[in-house]
Amino acid sequence: MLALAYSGGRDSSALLHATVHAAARLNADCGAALQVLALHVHHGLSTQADGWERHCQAQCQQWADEGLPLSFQSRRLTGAPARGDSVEAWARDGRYRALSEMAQQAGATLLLLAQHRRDQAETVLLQALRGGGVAGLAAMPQGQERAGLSWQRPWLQQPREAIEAYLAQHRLSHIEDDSNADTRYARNRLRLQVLPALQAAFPQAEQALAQTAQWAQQALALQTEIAASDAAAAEAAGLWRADALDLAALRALSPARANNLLRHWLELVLGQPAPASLVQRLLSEALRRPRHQAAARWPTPGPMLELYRDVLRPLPPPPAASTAGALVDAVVEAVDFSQPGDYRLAGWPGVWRVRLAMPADPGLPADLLRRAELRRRSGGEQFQLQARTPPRGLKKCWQAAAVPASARQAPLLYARDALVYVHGLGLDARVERCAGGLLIAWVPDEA
Ligand SMILES: Nc1ncnc2c1ncn2[C@@H]1O[C@H](COP(=O)(O)OP(=O)(O)OP(=O)(O)O)[C@@H](O)[C@H]1O
Repeated sequence: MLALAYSGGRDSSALLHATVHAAARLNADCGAALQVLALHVHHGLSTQADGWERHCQAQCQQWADEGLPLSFQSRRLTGAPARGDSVEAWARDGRYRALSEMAQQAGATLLLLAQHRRDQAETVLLQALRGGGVAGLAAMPQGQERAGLSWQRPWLQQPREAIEAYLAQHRLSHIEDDSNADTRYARNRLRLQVLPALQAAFPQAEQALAQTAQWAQQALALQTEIAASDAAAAEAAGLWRADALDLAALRALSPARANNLLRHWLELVLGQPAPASLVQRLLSEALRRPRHQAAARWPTPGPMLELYRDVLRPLPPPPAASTAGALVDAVVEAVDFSQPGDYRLAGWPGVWRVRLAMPADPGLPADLLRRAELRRRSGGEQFQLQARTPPRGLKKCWQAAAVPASARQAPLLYARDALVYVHGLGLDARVERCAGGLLIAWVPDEA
């Protein structure tokens, strides 16, 4: 059984036609019994999605009736992207999960996807425009093993024109997704507004960008090999464990290798690639921190990291928070303060008070507080007390405002990686505000 991801669009329609005919030829010529299973995912996002699903099913039925070895299955995604999340990323994750489950349930070990060279060129450019690193520029692999399933993109080196010609030659029908014209999506903007100009000025652009992806894939493989070998050496020296990294392992390496090894360890700890800002902070703050200094902590998308005596460790999640009628994330340091209320979080001796400002008064945008973070002071923070004064070290600001030492233990509130609020000082002058937004304050428990 061979599975194929079939959206009903031009590329997967062409690939399905080519695959099912190749399977029929193999069955006839070699006595094989190869079956193709077309898998469709209904994202539930477009009003047209029911029609697309019906089109895919009808097309497969027609080809099966003609005697081709083909069957069809579809699945509807449930839920919806959370507010503020990327619709594209939500749809992609759900689609890959659904495809993987359907293929495995059917006993398929091979799953074909129909991306081609222009898709690859777009991905490279999008990654470059986001400032992506080698892993981003490596774009889509031709093939990849995931959870017992081989995902393959047989047409990744094919130009789109070849697929157009195939469709025309076989007079294949396909659906048009109207969202492909929606330039709110970055990929569509690139495809509709940028690539035509780029191709006109540099006719080899698509090929060259796809070639860049291949170079980046090689560089990525090298990075991974070097990280594995450096990790093995560090482990042999007692400096590396899955739950502890002695920074001596990094100090022994060149800056580029130290960066590579740290990212490797963080990916194991976080279960996902580490944000570049975290890697940079750790390299500039943790590596420079004298061994005898008190412990320091860094928030991450996963567990909090703590550095103590030159050893970096992920901290276990804090115990479940006691709440005062407010929503609390299990990871205490990542919080949603976008709704008015009182928030008491485990491990912090006080309450966060969030209130609505009067309609004409300035407050913080709810969006800003939706993904706030609480951090302990780690040193080196800058704070701006007033507009038109330069930011200064937090300690200097506390001294200037005569904030007592006891008040300096309060958590620091961050959003979008910037310091927003400090107990005793209030809001940083640079923070965005809007009329009728939210007011926030830390109210410490009485001693
Ligand atoms: N709804 C879907 N159901 C099943 N597979 C899909 C779906 N959407 C995309 N795919 C698979 O992922 C590949 C890349 O997705 P992309 O969004 O670029 O495709 P598309 O423009 O919707 O359709 P096509 O690539 O067929 O023209 C598709 O070629 C197809 O193999």
